[in-house]
Amino acid sequence: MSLLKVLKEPFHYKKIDWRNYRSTSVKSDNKPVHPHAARAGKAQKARDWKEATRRILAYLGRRKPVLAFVMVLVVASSLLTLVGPFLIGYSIDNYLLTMQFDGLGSVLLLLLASYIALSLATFFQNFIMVRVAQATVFEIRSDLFSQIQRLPIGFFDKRQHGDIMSRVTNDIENISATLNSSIVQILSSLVTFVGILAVMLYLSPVLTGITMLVIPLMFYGLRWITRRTQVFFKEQQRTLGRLNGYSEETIAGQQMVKTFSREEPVIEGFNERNEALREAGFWAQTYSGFIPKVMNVLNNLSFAVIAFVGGVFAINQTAGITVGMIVIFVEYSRQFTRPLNDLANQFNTLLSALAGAERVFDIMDEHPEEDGVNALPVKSLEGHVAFKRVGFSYGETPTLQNVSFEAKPGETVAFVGPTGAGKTTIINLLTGFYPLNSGVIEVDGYDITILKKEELRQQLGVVLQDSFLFQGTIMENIRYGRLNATNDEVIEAAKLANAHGFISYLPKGYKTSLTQDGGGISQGQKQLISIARAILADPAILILDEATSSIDTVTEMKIQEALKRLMAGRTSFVIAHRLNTIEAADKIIVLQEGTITEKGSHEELMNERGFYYELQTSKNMDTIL
Ligand SMILES: Nc1ncnc2c1ncn2[C@@H]1O[C@H](COP(=O)(O)OP(=O)(O)OP(=O)(O)O)[C@@H](O)[C@H]1O
Repeated sequence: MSLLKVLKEPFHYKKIDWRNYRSTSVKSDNKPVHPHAARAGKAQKARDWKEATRRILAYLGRRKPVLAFVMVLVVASSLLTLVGPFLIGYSIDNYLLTMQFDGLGSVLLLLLASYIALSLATFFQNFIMVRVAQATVFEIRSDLFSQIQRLPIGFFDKRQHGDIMSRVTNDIENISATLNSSIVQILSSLVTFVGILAVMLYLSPVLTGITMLVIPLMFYGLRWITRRTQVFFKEQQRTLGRLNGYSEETIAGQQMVKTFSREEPVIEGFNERNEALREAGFWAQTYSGFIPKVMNVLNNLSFAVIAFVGGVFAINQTAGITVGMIVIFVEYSRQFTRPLNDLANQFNTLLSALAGAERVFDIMDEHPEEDGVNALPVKSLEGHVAFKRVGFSYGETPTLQNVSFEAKPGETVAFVGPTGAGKTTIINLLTGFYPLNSGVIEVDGYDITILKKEELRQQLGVVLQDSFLFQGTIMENIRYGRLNATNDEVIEAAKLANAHGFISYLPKGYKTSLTQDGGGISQGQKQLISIARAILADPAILILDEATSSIDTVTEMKIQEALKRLMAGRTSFVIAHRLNTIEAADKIIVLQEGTITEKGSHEELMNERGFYYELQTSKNMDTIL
């Protein structure tokens, strides 16, 4: 790309219509919205940001005494910055110009003391504030993570995992950056500004008036800039979340990407999101980068005007203006605009933090999965399960309709049906992941909605065909079934699950580290580990999603044998794909398009000569199930 093109490239964004664009959060399709909607959006945003500020302050407020001390230090250091120029100007007028040096030593000592005190106050205020900020961010991060753990599965269905992660990391980091320095900076700027103004007015209202001339220019300049930056800071956080979501998904699904040779489209998709982030970042940084430049120009302008007008007054000895006073004013005028400059700079960091905070508090405001006030404890279960006229939908269209069946303690129920029929959904409902639209699910005669969810789930063992293994050793992964199990108990469970053999062959045995997706061991071995995990958990009710992937016959036999041991004496629900599992079940439930079309034992269903019979007699049954 030629240099000219590189230089020209970003400027096509100038076409953005700010009247529409600036006052709304940018929509996901990146199109500016209708002006009326924009006004509504602006009001909403202001409210959101006020609310986000209020909530961050509430967190900070938990450390009121320490914060109060920081405030004292901030006020002290801000006032101390006024002392230096004042003493220098005083020395010029009273000692240098009069050539009388008696007492100058004391003034210089005072000057030295004020600078030392200023350094100490600044050091401690920063040190303490960083501690407070880190403690506050620690609490926000913990609260957010705990909240995420309590949210219902439906929440995760709707969002990209990477975007959620971006909120836990990047957005919180932005809040952290602001708390570390911005709050102190903003306060210090305000105090310094007021202090300087007071001293300047006391010394010379005329020179103060001249210094103030630049304020309206600064105000309008800054307003123009910050209006533009705030949109892009928010957009930057949003596009970063999208990019993280995409990266997470494509890195986790690398095998799929490679299998289907989708590297190019994936790279294109990434570049598209990367480009959106670059665009938002470019404009946010460009506009915020204008701030120091504009302030600098205005600073120099006020400096020149003070020197010139003050000089003329001092030479003509009018309005009581002296050379020392001009020195004080020149220095103060620099310090006078510095707080405004700092405020403007911090304002951008603040906006970026508030954009992040809003996204963090959005999650905090989601309804967590909660037990009812009188939820019943679940200590042990017989394993009697009944679905009574259950109706359910994920969205608009019904997924399950009028589903009724019963599993007596110890029985095995096999679900059979075409893909998308609702087999997994039934199992998800049993775990209480989603609320029902109609009907009731009972366990041991109790409606599951009145049982303590966590305790109910502890009684449910789940072995999915794509078992999730965590980063950690095999020992830790099996122990996940029951955290207080001893090593011997873990090994015993592995033996029952037919997993001990292959684990012992691994060079590090039970201490073998697994990667997050269980990389390093085979699909069948992963299943054996998850069976061992379920055996250790010793649940009353089992949920099995039978593997469809082909596993070698020896491992397959081991899995079948381990499952038989695991299922013995427990109520088991199996999403069945293998003929012998289906035949061995006490009850077979045939699902089609969310309704039960047939129900009974293998013999009964074969005699019915319905869909099940057709499936069984069809040669390519595996493709239908
Ligand atoms: N989290 C979800 N959000 C929205 N719709 C979903 C969700 N999970 C499943 N569905 C839809 O619900 C219907 C039933 O899906 P379900 O996974 O229960 O079918 P299944 O019988 O288990 O299929 P398979 O044998 O392919 O696993 C499908 O149409 C599916 O697209």
